[in-house]
Amino acid sequence: MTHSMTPTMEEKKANSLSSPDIDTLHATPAAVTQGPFISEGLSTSLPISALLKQWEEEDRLTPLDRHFSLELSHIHQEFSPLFLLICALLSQQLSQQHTCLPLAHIQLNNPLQEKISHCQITCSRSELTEKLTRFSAIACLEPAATNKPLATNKPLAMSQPLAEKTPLSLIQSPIILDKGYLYLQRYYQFERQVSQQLNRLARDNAYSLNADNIDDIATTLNLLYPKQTSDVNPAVFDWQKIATATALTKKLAVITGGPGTGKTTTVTKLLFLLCLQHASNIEKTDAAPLSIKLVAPTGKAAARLSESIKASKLRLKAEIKQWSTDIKTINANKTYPYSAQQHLTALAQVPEEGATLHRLLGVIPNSHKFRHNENNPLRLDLLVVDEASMVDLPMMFKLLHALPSHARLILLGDQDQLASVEAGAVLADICAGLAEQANNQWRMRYSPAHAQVLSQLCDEDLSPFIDNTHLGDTTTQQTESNIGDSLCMLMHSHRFKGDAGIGQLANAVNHSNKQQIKRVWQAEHPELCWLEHQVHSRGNLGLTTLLEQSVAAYGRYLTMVHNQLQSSDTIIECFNEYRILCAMRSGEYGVEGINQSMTQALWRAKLIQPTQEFYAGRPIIIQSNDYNLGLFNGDIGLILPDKNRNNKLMAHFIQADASLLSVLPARLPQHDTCYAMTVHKSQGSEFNQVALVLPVNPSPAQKQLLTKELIYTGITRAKQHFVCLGSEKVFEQASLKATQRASGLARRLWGD
Ligand SMILES: Nc1ncnc2c1ncn2[C@@H]1O[C@H](COP(=O)(O)OP(=O)(O)OP(=O)(O)O)[C@@H](O)[C@H]1O
Repeated sequence: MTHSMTPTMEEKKANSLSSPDIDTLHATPAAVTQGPFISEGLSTSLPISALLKQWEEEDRLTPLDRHFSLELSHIHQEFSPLFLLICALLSQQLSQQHTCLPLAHIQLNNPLQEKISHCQITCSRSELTEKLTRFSAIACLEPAATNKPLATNKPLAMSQPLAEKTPLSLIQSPIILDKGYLYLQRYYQFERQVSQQLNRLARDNAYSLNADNIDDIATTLNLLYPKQTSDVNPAVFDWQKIATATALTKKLAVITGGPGTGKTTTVTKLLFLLCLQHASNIEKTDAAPLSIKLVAPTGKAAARLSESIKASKLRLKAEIKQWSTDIKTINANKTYPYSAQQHLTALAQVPEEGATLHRLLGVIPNSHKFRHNENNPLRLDLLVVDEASMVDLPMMFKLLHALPSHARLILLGDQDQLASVEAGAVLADICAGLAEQANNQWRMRYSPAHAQVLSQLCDEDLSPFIDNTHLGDTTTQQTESNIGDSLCMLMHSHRFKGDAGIGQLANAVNHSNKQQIKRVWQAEHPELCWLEHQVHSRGNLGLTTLLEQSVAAYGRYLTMVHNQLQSSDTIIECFNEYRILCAMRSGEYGVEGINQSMTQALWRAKLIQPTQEFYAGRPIIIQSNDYNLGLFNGDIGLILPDKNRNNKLMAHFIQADASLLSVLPARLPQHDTCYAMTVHKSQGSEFNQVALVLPVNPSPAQKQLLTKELIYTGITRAKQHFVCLGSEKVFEQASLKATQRASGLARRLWGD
């Protein structure tokens, strides 16, 4: 079995489209097609092949899950119904963006959670583990305590348990069982290697502190973070300062926090500090200038990162200009090595242009591989990745492998947002070892050495946060992992004033605090508006109000379209001030239904003329990547008359570098109308005003998707005003439901 049998979900989907139906491909043995079946720790009321088909028809499995199970069983000539069931369950986990299947999560009595179970696993979990290890297609990794030394370098016979430290190249089974977690080999590799790389980066120091430089750095940090402007209460720690010191000294820094907590401000100050330090090194050693790259998962997020860094640099420039008196005072006691001009030069060296992760790694058309990888590493010294919560496990693997060994990595993001669209929840897993305490405070877990460095640099006593209990992945490394040293949690939002409704509501939802959610809505904050679904025979009053509000909001950019006085950039900016976000794709209250209702409402208001597919003012969202055109899934543009082409209608997009791209509508890749978009697709974007639409009577499948992360992400897309069309019950139920993504990454980073 080669790696190609353990494709990523993208590859699996692509393959499934071209493959004929599995039933017609193979002659299937009786064990699979005959039943009822009672043996080998499994009892089924129908043959397993019939059950897989039934579960597919009931939408419990995807066609891909069933194909995968049957295909694997044929390739490995393993026709045990238990094997087929387990393969289908594992594939189902991946379809639902989990990276593995913890055996503890399998409901033995009713594995597919039917109303009446047609299938029961009749053995205990430990017996199940033992049975699984007997299948030739499943490699079992022994716990560390009973490791046997590897006798040979040859590929291993699969009946023999593998030692926990077995090199990945020797594991050839398509499925791996590791400490009760079942993986497809590809995902096992992703997870193990991502954890190894993160643990390595977290362990490595990026900067050697000595008696000469420690004082100067501490002084510059004091200038950057003067005591009087520290977080609200001067008695609490200035976590932005601590984050800057962490990112300066460690190769990995993970700076997380909600909107407006100062992630960009902090990283700008760090980059300034690094450029300042590096400039003095260049003078001494003739070293090359630092190569720093800023990236984000989507074009929109990359553009926002550029804007935020530019704004942050302007603010810092103003602050630096105020430092002259402070520097004179400092120099009265000792020699501070940097002049005001050196500060300004260093700030000017901080890069501003963001790019997408895809562009950085170098897309190869029609391939899932990138130009940059471990054999062709990126040429950079420091990489900042914004919106890291959107980065899935396979992408993080590719990114970490393309990073040169000397480079630093800074991940910025909000761990409470929706997890990535593809498998994994990497940012949440990295943060999983910290426990939140009262008042939004986090209990940091520093190694003694790092706590001492931070205390010295920040002039704070951080010894209360020393914690030696986390060990991380012991499979390949000799020393402890200190992932806790690399974590920086920013807790105080500077954007929403402490009492602002949007911030309070986001916070209450994030903490699933039912009473607080009620209190915030009852307080009638001017920046919050609740619209209750009021469904009558003649329609839904709540929806009517939302459409009226939306016609007024979108009317602003559509009037500009008609007047033809403003540039395309200005019109797109105006369009981006307001957005309707839907929890669901389909249905009357999903993206499809709301886009239809909006199109009709705008037509009735004579703001658009949708008589043909592409009409002036139609907003579109791209649904698939087109590397030749430079358009990517999630890019949003407007159909507008192009003055340079005799007012011909063209699709206009603002790209990550703020330039305008215009494309013939006929050449557009797959796309949809975008008056409304899903909350998922809105990640990485912010709008002055947001309207969130929840379904009236969600189906059980829809309820699964209605989570607190989805509501939190929807609320936090709004900067000034947030409207919610929904019912109290649905809002509350969703706010109480937290997403769980099965993954072994947190365990590998933090230990069991
Ligand atoms: N320590 C601070 N004191 C006062 N204001 C601050 C502080 N840190 C940041 N701000 C202000 O808060 C606002 C948001 O900061 P910033 O853009 O750095 O946050 P962010 O976490 O990157 O936000 P987002 O999640 O939207 O990207 C900015 O106006 C910034 O000037």
